[in-house]
Amino acid sequence: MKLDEQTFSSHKTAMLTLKEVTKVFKNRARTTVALHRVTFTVAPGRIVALVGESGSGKTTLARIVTGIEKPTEGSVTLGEWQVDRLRSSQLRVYRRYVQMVFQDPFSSLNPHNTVLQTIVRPLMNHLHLNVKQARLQALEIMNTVRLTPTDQFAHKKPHQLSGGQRQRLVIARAIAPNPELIVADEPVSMLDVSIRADILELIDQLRKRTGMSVLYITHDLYSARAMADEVVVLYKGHVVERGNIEEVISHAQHPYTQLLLQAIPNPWKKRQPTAHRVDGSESAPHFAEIPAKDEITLYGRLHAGDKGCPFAARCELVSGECLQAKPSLKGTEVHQVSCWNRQV
Ligand SMILES: Nc1ncnc2c1ncn2[C@@H]1O[C@H](COP(=O)(O)OP(=O)(O)OP(=O)(O)O)[C@@H](O)[C@H]1O
Repeated sequence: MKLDEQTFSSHKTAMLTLKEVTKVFKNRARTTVALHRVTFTVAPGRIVALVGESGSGKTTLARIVTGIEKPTEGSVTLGEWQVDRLRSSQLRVYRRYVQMVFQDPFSSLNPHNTVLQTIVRPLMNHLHLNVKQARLQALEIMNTVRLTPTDQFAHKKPHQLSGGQRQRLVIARAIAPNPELIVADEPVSMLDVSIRADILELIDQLRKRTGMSVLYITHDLYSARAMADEVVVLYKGHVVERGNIEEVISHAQHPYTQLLLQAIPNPWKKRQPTAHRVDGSESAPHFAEIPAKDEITLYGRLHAGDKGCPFAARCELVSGECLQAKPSLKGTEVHQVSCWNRQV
């Protein structure tokens, strides 16, 4: 058996489950509900994209999944791990099973460590390999992430690598301890457009090869489509739409999901989606006249945390019900939406 197979052959079984996760930040000035009863799962070997604009709660959720932050209410489990109850002594062990890939590869790497040292360290710390074993394994992992020829890259430091190579190194470090789950927080947004697809493809290949699951955090629904199986759309900490990625993008129902689809030009593969309007037609929605977030508050009173729909202040479909109560997530197994005026 090759070393590479030894590293990655273990069968992954851990399901990530978030149940009714709420996170409230309180300080003197104000109280922010960053996440509101968020529920979803990431099955082993699957890629779930968490999509939303800035401030929607994506990073808070990533911090909760990785155990850095505790939810105010609700539970998070990864297989046997009750993540929301981890003590700091358990966190170190848990980190072997959940690894992060950050937006900025440069700041997440130690500038003094070489490529080889960066990958060797988690192999020694988490898998308890000796130096010789770890170096051999690290070279295999460099091949896997295509930091090749390995003898040319092994002794380089982060500043001697391109942005794409640095992100490959971060990915190499993340997969080294053979994790169950990778949380990739905007892993390509700081990279040159020309290499973004390569990095996403690499993550996709690795999950197929290793069986790990991926929580892919992005503001870009189209990049989510390029590799995710499922999508969870967050708006101000609320899940507004969720389901199979093709289904959600092709038949986006929530006005916010449609806004996200319209806001970003599609540099990714596959055809442009159509949006279904209330009357069943398939014309693209027109959100050009809708004010940006927080520019208006409907009747001067509606904002996240109030009793109505969190999106009502920006929504062209807003009706009386939307101001009275939050809609719950309803639909089928493959597609659910939270809207008083739209159904799946
Ligand atoms: N430590 C904190 N204290 C107070 N408020 C916080 C804290 N962390 C996050 N928030 C608030 O919680 C909300 C969600 O923030 P979060 O960073 O999770 O969103 P995001 O979707 O990741 O945004 P971005 O893409 O800009 O990082 C925001 O309103 C933010 O101001």
